[in-house]
Amino acid sequence: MSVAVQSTVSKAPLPLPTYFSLAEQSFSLKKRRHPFTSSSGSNSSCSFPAELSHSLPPLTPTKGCLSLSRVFAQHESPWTPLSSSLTISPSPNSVYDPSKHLSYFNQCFTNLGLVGRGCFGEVYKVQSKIDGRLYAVKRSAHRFRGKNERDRSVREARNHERICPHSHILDFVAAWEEAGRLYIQTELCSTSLLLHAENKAPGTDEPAAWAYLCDLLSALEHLHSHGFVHLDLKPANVLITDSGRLKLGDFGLLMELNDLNTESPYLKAKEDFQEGDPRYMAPELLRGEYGPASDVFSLGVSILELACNIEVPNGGEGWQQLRQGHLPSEFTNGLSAELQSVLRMMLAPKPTQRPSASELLSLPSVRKHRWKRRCCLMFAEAMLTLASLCQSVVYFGCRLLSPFNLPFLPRWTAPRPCTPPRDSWEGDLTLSLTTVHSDPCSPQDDSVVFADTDPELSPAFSRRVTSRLSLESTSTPLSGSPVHKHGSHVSTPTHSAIGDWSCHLGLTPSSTHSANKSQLHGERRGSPSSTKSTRLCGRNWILAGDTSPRSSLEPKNLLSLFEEITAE
Ligand SMILES: Nc1ncnc2c1ncn2[C@@H]1O[C@H](COP(=O)(O)OP(=O)(O)OP(=O)(O)O)[C@@H](O)[C@H]1O
Repeated sequence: MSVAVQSTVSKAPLPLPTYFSLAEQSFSLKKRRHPFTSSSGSNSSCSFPAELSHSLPPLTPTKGCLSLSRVFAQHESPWTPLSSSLTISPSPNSVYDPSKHLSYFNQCFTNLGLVGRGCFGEVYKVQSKIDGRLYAVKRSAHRFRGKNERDRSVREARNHERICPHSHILDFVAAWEEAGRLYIQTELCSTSLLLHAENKAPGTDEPAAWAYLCDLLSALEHLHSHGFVHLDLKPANVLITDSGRLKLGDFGLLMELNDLNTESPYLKAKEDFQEGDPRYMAPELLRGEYGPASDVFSLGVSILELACNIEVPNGGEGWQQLRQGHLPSEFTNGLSAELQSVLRMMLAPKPTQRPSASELLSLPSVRKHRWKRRCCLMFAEAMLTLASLCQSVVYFGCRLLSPFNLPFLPRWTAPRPCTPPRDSWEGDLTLSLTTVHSDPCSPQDDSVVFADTDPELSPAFSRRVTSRLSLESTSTPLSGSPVHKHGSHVSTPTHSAIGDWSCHLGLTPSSTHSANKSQLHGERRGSPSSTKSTRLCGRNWILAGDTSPRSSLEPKNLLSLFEEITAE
C-alpha cells in the first residue's frame, strides 16, 4: 500500500507555499511550546520561528539613536476610534478625558496582566472601568512601521466587527488606534486551543476531538452562511472559555465571498492567499482559489492534529500526502471508523469533493456528538452561573453580618486588589518619547509591563519569564476535556473568585491552576509570599512556610467555613 501511495505522491507534487521555511517534513508527536512565544508556532508571517524566539538572548537596549518609529512623528496618532461601538455610542462614557496626558487604555481599563502573545500582538486581561467587566485587549506588538503593517491590523479589527455575533465566535467589543498601535477589545477567554492541547497527556483523545469538531463546525456554518471564509483556521486561532466552549478568533485573513467579484482593498495577488499557516492550508489556496471548502480542509487538519495529539508537517512528503487524501495511518488507527471517515471527507484533495460545514453537521455521527456536546456545555455553563450566584450570596451575606462580630465569621477586611500596584501602561504615551528601547519582540519590552511588581523578579529575565509563566498558567486548563476543567465565568467582574469557587464544586480540579493564581497575586504585589510555594491541603490553601493565620476573608475558604459551621 505504501508503494502505491508513494507512486501517486511522486506523480503530481503540489507546489510549495511561497513562505515555506524550516519545513517539518513529517508527522510527529506534539511538542510543548513556551506559552509566551508566538502562539502560532511556525506562522510564516513571523520573522522567526517560535522555538527560536526564546532561545535567542534578549536584544540589548539601544542607547545611541532613536528607532525610526520614534523619529517619524506620523505614527504618533492620537486616540482614534475604529469600531462603530466607539463612534456611534457616546463613546468612552465620560471615563475618557482626552485633555488628560493618559492613554485611552489607561483611563478606561485596569490592566490585570499579560495573558498571551502572538506574532502581531500582546494580549492583556483587563477590567473595564466603564462596566466593571473583564475583557481581553490585544495591542499590536509594536508601533506600525508602515502602511502595510497598519492595514493588516486594522483589517483584522474591521473584519472581526463585521461578523454577526455567534456562540462559537469570539465576541468583538471595540477597536481603536493610539500612539501608532492598534487595540482590539474582545471577550476574555481562558486560553487558546493550541496551548490547551499542548498541556494534554500524549495519546489520542477522541471525545475531545468530537467536541472541538462540533463547536468549530457551528462557527464555520455561521461564517459561511453569512458569506465569509476564515482562511486561517488552526488551533492557535481558537480560544476556550472557562466553561470549555470553543470560540473562533483572529479574523486577519477573513474574506467575503463577494470579494472575488468586487475590488477587494486588501487581497489581490495569488500569494496573498498563502499568508495563512502552511500546516493547515488547503491545497487549492496555492492556486489562488478559495472558498468555504478551504476552511473545511483546515478544520480537518486541526482535528486530525488534536485527535491524535501530533504535530502536522509544514512541508515535505507528509504535507504532500495529506493533500493527496492520505491520512497518517500510524496515528489515525487509534481513532474510530466514524471519525476517520469524517476526517477523510474533510481532507478530500478537491474542494468540490469536500462536504460543507452544514452537510457535515447533519451527518448522523456528528449530530449524535453535537447533542452530547450541547448538554455538556449547558451543564458546565449552568454550574458556573450557580457558582457565581453562590459566591455573590456568600460574599454579600458575610459583608452584611460582619458588623455583628459573630464568632464563626472571619474578621472582614477589604478584598485585596488583584491589579498590579502601578498601572502597567501608565505613561504609555509619554514613554514613547522617553523610553529608548522599543523592540517589540524582545523581553525588555515587558519590563515596562512588569517593572516594580516584584523586586526579586526585575534583575533576571528568566525569573520574569517564570512570573509570566505562572500568569499564563492561571488561564491554561489542565489535561482532559475542557468542559469539566474550567472554573469561572468569562465576563463577570468576579471572574477569579468564581474560578476558585467552581474549583470547590469540582469544575476545576486543577490545583496548579489556582495555585498559580495564588502565586500570581503574591508576585504581583511583591509580597513575601511571592517566593513561597503553594500547595492544596484539603479545601484550604496553605502557603508553605507561612504559619501566620489568614485574616482576610477569601472566597477560597468560604465553602469550608460553611461546612464547618454546618458540622457544628
Ligand atoms: N480573548 C482572549 N482571551 C484570552 N486569551 C487570549 C485572547 N486572545 C488571545 N489570547 C491569548 O493570546 C495569544 C496570542 O493572541 P493572538 O494569537 O490573537 O495574537 P496574534 O499576534 O494575532 O497571533 P498570530 O501570531 O496567530 O497572528 C493566544 O494564543 C492566546 O493564548
